[in-house]
Amino acid sequence: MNPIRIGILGYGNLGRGVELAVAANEDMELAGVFTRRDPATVKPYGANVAVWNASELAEHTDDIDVLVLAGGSATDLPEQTPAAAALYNVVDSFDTHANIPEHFAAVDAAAREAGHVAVISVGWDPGMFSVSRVYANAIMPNGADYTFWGRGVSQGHSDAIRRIPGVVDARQYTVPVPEALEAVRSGANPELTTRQKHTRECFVVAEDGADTAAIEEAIVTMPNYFADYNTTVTFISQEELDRDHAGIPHGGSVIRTGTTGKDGENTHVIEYSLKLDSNPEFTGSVLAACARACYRIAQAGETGCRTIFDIAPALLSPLTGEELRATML
Ligand SMILES: NC(=O)C1=CN([C@@H]2O[C@H](COP(=O)(O)OP(=O)(O)OC[C@H]3O[C@@H](n4cnc5c(N)ncnc54)[C@H](OP(=O)(O)O)[C@@H]3O)[C@@H](O)[C@H]2O)C=CC1
Ligand SMILES: N[C@@H](C[C@H]1CC(C(=O)O)=NO1)C(=O)O
Repeated sequence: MNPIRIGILGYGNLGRGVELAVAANEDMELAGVFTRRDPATVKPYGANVAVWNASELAEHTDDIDVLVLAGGSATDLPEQTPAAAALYNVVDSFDTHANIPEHFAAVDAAAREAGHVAVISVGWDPGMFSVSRVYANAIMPNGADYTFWGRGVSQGHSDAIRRIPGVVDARQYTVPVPEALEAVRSGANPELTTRQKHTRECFVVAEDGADTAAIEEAIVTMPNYFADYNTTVTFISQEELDRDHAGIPHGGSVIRTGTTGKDGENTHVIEYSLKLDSNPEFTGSVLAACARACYRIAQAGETGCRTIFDIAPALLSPLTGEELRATML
């Protein structure tokens, strides 16, 4: 069978993770990378990978089966994914949670108009954590959900800070509040506000002479990202950031405690956890599996936008139905 030809739009942390994920899947190959920058300045891992300027996006539709968008959710994907869906089957990791319905509608309209398939907001949250919440709620209707992230680097929040005028680079750590985690794991089923569950620590490299007070204010008041959290901002040099914050580890857990029994006397705990050395490489791996599903849905003659909820597990897997059933033995 011919390999699924993958394109990548946007070559940052996630774009690099997608490249590695495609290389790890035998049924895929990387057709090329699009970037808004000068292609000569972008160096993929693969020495022979084609790099094109994003202005050429419409010129490679015969070379690519699925385009994976690896841009930032704060400002790139709301524009890029609908535009790309007019040209390609697409997959993205859009994670501005409050705006997912709006993003879905825009991408769905573009994909249907063009006869393409789009799969949006995949990764781990939104993505694997989202589907684990749906499974847990479907199974345990009487219960309470909790999600804890970190301590680790949120790519979405770090990207959002980097988009602020005057910011050169940034890392945002999400930190679970120990007391909240302890209360949940004790089975107390506490009522917790957003602010009571996590704090956010931002390490920012600012341009020389930048208004750091204005940058800090823009961060801590940023809707959908920081406004609902206790957030600290520390300005450091690029050297310090590169030395002390080089990695992008993360992780977290979705926990649902539910009850069954005539009087709810039996308690059950469902937990789905991730420990990630590399947030972008893990997320890139989810995007690659979803690109396989996207391709198969398109090959079946369907069109329009999907989320992780619409993707049957078998569509994500390279195994045949018979091989999958054999894993149940
Ligand atoms: N759903 C989920 O669970 C997850 C979602 N994500 C999403 O992934 C998004 C992307 O994250 P991440 O890859 O870390 O963001 P980056 O800042 O590394 O990359 C975003 C874009 O910025 C551009 N860029 C990258 N490096 C440079 C540079 N040195 N100079 C100029 N431009 C650059 C690239 O576009 P270009 O090549 O066109 O210049 C790239 O596509 C996040 O915003 C988040 O929303 C991430 C993790 C999990
Ligand atoms: N989308 C997140 C993935 C997880 C991590 C997270 C957070 O730390 O707030 N929320 O969701 C990311 O960009 O890393």
